[in-house]
Amino acid sequence: MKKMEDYVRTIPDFPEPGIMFRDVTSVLQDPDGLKLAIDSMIKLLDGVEFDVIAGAESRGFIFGAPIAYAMGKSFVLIRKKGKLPCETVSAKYDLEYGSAEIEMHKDSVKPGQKVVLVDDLIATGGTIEAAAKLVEELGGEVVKIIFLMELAGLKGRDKLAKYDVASVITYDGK
Ligand SMILES: O=P(O)(O)OC[C@H]1O[C@H](OP(=O)(O)OP(=O)(O)O)[C@H](O)[C@@H]1O
Ligand SMILES: Nc1ncnc2[nH]cnc12
Repeated sequence: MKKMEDYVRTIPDFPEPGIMFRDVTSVLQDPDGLKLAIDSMIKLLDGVEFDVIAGAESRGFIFGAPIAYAMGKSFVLIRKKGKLPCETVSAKYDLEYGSAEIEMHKDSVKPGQKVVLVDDLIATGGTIEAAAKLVEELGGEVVKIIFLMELAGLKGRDKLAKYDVASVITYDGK
């Protein structure tokens, strides 16, 4: 039987020299890969009590929404700047290649709600740290952060020391 890491294709030097790009399309293109990814991420939430899943655009949407559906929870969007139509809160951050700004609708998380953050991958941790700050600005509590893949060599977890973080696959390097 194939393991989760067998479904991930690695492309060296994309989108810039020196980056090892961990491509999630090869997981999604295979029905068994997709199922294993979603089921494995759901297992990371065993015993976690929460109200809402929040996913980071765009790859966090792919995994976050089916997990929310399967677990009977709601799903809220953390989008790149300028995409959400109603009132938003926003945060700027740096990532492995470049910088960006993300937003959430002000009404997407209610004060006191327990939130699980979902993304496909943690590299520097900039995206998910910014996402956690937005959830907290709205009064939510980040009870768990889950990823399909973690690039441990980039030390993203150092930014998330105060959170409960888990990933399905860990790459030692970047
Ligand atoms: O830990 P970090 O250094 O912040 O990097 C990880 C983030 O980078 C990728 O998204 P990207 O911003 O490339 O957008 P995409 O999902 O739309 O491809 C990935 O899906 C994570 O969200
Ligand atoms: N090395 C990497 N592979 C895939 N997605 C990424 N997002 C940030 N760094 C990445």
